Amino acid sequence: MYATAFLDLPALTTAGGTVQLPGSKSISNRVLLLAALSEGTTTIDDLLDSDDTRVMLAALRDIGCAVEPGAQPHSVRITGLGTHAPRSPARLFLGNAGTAMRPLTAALALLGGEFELFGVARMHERPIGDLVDALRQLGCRIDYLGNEGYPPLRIAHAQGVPALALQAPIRVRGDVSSQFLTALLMALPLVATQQDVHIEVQGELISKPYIAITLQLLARFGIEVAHENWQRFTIPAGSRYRSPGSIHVEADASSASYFIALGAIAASAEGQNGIKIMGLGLDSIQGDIRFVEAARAMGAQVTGGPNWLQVQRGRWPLQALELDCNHIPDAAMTLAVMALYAEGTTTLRNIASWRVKETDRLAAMATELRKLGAQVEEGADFLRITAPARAADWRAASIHTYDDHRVAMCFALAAFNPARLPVRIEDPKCVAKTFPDYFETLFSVVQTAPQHIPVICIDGPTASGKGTVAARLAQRLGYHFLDSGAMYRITALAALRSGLAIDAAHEAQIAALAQSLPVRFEGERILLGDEDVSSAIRTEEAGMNASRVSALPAVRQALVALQHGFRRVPGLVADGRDMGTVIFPDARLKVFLTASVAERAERRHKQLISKGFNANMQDLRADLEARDARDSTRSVAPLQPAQDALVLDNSHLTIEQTVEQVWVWWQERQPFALGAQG
Ligand SMILES: Nc1ncnc2c1ncn2[C@@H]1O[C@H](COP(=O)(O)OP(=O)(O)O)[C@@H](O)[C@H]1O
Ligand SMILES: Nc1ccn([C@H]2C[C@H](O)[C@@H](COP(=O)(O)OP(=O)(O)O)O2)c(=O)n1
Repeated sequence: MYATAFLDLPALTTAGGTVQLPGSKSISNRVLLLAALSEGTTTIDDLLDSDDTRVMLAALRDIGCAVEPGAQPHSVRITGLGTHAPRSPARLFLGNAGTAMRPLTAALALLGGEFELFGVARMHERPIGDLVDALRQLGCRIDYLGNEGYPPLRIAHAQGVPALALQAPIRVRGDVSSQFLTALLMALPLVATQQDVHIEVQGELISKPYIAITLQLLARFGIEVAHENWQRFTIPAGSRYRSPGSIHVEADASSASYFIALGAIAASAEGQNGIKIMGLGLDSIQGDIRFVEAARAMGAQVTGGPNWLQVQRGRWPLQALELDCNHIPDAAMTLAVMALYAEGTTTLRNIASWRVKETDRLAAMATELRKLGAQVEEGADFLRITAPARAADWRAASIHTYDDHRVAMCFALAAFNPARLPVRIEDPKCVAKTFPDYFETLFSVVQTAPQHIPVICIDGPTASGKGTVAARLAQRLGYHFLDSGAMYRITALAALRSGLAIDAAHEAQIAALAQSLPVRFEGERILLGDEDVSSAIRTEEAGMNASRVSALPAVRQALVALQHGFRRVPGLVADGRDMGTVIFPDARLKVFLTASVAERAERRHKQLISKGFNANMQDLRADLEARDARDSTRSVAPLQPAQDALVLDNSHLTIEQTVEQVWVWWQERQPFALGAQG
């Protein structure tokens, strides 16, 4: 997951490969609750691991269910309450998960006990009044602890559940959120023991496919609900939840929409047939699978089997669409971004429910699409989008994401813009709600020309702080990090271990060794073959040997391809001696970092002592000057600032001040409108 303040996506050109998607959020949280209400233990496979499922799991533990990890990585075992009462009193934090807040409110109200349900600030702005009204009709005592009609709320059944009015049909509004109906459908079987219980929907039911999922999953847990035209539902007398033993969660169809769109928008990478999506097929029970029809109408070529989909670009540019999106409210946001690549004007209708989701999605989408250069008309319940007329009309935008995972995910697709502009996604970690590794997954199947991938070079003499500053910048930007000095250090180590003296006589042999170094970088660890050499290469002696080996031209040449290989999406920060002069001459920012000899000797001394090495200031200073002299005077790629480098003497700066200066220089070079936070 990218926990950076923002993530800059470089312009992307092609895509191809296979993605495995995380489990569906809607199915995961429904199955968790149903398992918790059942008699017996349920093993749930391929459960989504995200913010919303985590709050649900924590709540289930709090009310007394046993939750254990299953045998597989994404599997969990839940032992349900069965006939036991939930543990109470309890205060349940439900984050911003509507799929936890609504059904838990209904189920706990009917189970008895005293509960407070609360969430993040946005959750307290998301309506729940219609559900509470329906439960109060039944006789439940539920109090609002903040604003009337919104969480947080208290279920005040410490003395047990009051007598319930189950004879008359329970009325609930269906035109604000289908989650209210889902909540009642999952809770009422708990009390439909002696008699049939009826629910009547008031107003047109939105998001019917989500109700269809609820009904299918109820059936898996032993409850057969009948309905008349989605307006009247009957839960039969004698209902009792029974665990199916084990159940598998399909991949999330809404998450799939980004990769279906990707296949439709991006030219296929060479040798690939577009994007293959594993974990769900055309026969999925999730309503958002019908996004496929909409994507096809815009031009996507989609085929599929029982557990996979394959998507390729078909018609190009895409074709504008006019669609009632009531059946695919979440995935329809992806259509809004596809409209940026379509000829004509796309109209998405019947999307008023967007206004009460994680944010007011209608307003958010309109604002952010306009930033990119699209013409957008925002209606009370529709959005009309016309793509930028020419490539030159696109704008480099910093996309605000409103703590809404779907805004972040769909706008990443704007990186395929024909103007080859980067796209900034603010607060990328908001994707954790449903798809924590979204950007990693996206990056695993997209490609672009190297010149689009930004590189920051930090060159300079030893102990100037290059490595420290480069690593911190890389972390702050979510970029890859290349410690090129490590390549020379490892080469020197490998040469000496092979019995090769580091001199011109062995240049060809050492170069051959360097070309096929079995080196791997795993986070902080550097592996040579199977051996962790992270410490062995950090001694002063290893530094001096590296300096010697780096003076051999054939060795330098042999390491070029390895270093170029680090230039990967989304970007790179590289530190060394010749990053800006030789390896990445087209880098957008080159910094030459330096400090006085006295200061650098002091830093190295402290660094070595703190690592438990012996160090003598006089010797260190002499070594440092010798190394500077060798690195600066060698025939190939000597240590010197690139012509276009910015020189930064940080003798009197702290690490933080140094990082800040480079950060400011980098932000000044970005095309995004001012005002983005870093
Ligand atoms: N601006 C600075 N002020 C003080 N100490 C610094 C500064 N920059 C780096 N250091 C410290 O100096 C030591 C050497 O830094 P390092 O990043 O290893 O340098 P290089 O990669 O240039 O050899 C580290 O212990 C680091 O914490
Ligand atoms: N891009 C690079 C990086 C390092 N080298 C050489 C020269 C240096 O003295 C050694 C060791 O580099 P390294 O950056 O690890 O050393 P310091 O951390 O600056 O002490 O490798 C190089 O020639 N070109």
